[in-house]
Amino acid sequence: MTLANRHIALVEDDEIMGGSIAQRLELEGAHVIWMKTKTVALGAIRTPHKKFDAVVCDIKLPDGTGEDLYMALCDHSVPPPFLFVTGHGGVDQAVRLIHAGAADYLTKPFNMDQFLARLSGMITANQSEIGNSPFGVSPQAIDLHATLTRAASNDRPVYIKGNRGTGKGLAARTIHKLSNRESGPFQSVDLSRLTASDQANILFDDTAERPALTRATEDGTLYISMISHATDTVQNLLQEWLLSEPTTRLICGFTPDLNSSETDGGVRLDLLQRLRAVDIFIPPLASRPDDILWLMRRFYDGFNARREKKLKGLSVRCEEAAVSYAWPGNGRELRSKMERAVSQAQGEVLFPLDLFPDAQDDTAVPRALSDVRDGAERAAILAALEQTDQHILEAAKLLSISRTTLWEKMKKLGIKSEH
Ligand SMILES: Nc1ncnc2c1ncn2[C@@H]1O[C@H](COP(=O)(O)OP(=O)(O)OP(=O)(O)O)[C@@H](O)[C@H]1O
Repeated sequence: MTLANRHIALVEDDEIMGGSIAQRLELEGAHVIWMKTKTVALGAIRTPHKKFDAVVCDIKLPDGTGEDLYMALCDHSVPPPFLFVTGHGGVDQAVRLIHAGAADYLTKPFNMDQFLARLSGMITANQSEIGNSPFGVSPQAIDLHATLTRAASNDRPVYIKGNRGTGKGLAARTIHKLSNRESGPFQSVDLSRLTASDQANILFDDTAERPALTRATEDGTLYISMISHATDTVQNLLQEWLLSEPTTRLICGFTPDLNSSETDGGVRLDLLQRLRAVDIFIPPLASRPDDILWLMRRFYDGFNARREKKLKGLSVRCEEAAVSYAWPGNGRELRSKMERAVSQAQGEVLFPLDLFPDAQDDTAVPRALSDVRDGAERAAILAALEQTDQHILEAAKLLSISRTTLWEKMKKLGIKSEH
């Protein structure tokens, strides 16, 4: 892969070193933004004009270290891959960063060809990771996948928060699959479906017929969804179990109750702190329109393959309707609506009514805000006209607008005065 047209951030305070790296990258066709301090780099990488494909960073900077820079970026998002360049004194720090998922490092002085090969290899690896996100193609989905990949590289408890159907279970399975526990067991349990005594029994009590889930998942992963439903007893047992440093990797899913002000349900603070060693949030599907379309096409392909008489595609109107719908049930709702739509569609392509059959009465398919506003205004004007026996001045007073404004609105909305 070449570096042509790649956007590279270079963070290096040494004029000679920085100059030669920048010059060589530009010769390769890359666009380089050269920064000499941590503070300037932090702002530029956090809110870039165009997303950086990679960051080449010195470990020692005049106002801090490359590690500080990388860690500060991690607090808010998944940074682009970093290639650290360091003198011998910085090797320990660089190795520590690579364990944290930072990417790669080279010690100075280095051979320029080796530097270019490492940099382009790192960018390619990052791109293929991007292509593999099971959550979609939006920047949020790509960040999420990078976060899951990073979580898979250690054994700390993971806490996944997201509204119902956003794919917390899918995220837990992805972490398991990407980790070195892949060949070990993966088990999930939904606490909201269990009675208080079953919760404790299933998680902690071995019987002759069945080992407790905490034991059955040794060297593997245990995913507990709906953790906010854990009883006090189970919370105590979980706390004790975690203190015993089990070989099971624990992942918990939390679904906020949209009708409650409690942010983390009933989980005790000390346990919560332990469970949230790695904190992951899955944004709602409606905030990721690119992923709505991407998922829709994936489900379409899958369900269409099951049809005897294949459909010829998705209509643009159907895609538009999907993007403007709120998807309160997120990916789960999209999946079930697509399954029904594709299996029952009568036409050659999928139309909005296949996806939203309840929209016959014009309520389920969301409309543009301007249409909603026009409809409401129309209804209010017609009511005022009726109430005032079609008297424009009286109707305008009722609506608290001037006569001219009412005339203009009536003209725009196609309402004819009966006088
Ligand atoms: N990005 C996605 N790709 C594929 N399937 C998805 C995706 N998001 C959600 N789904 C589908 O939605 C359903 C729900 O997913 P999952 O159980 O992982 O969600 P959840 O967030 O754990 O849900 P809940 O909180 O309601 O238990 C699954 O059938 C899954 O196939």
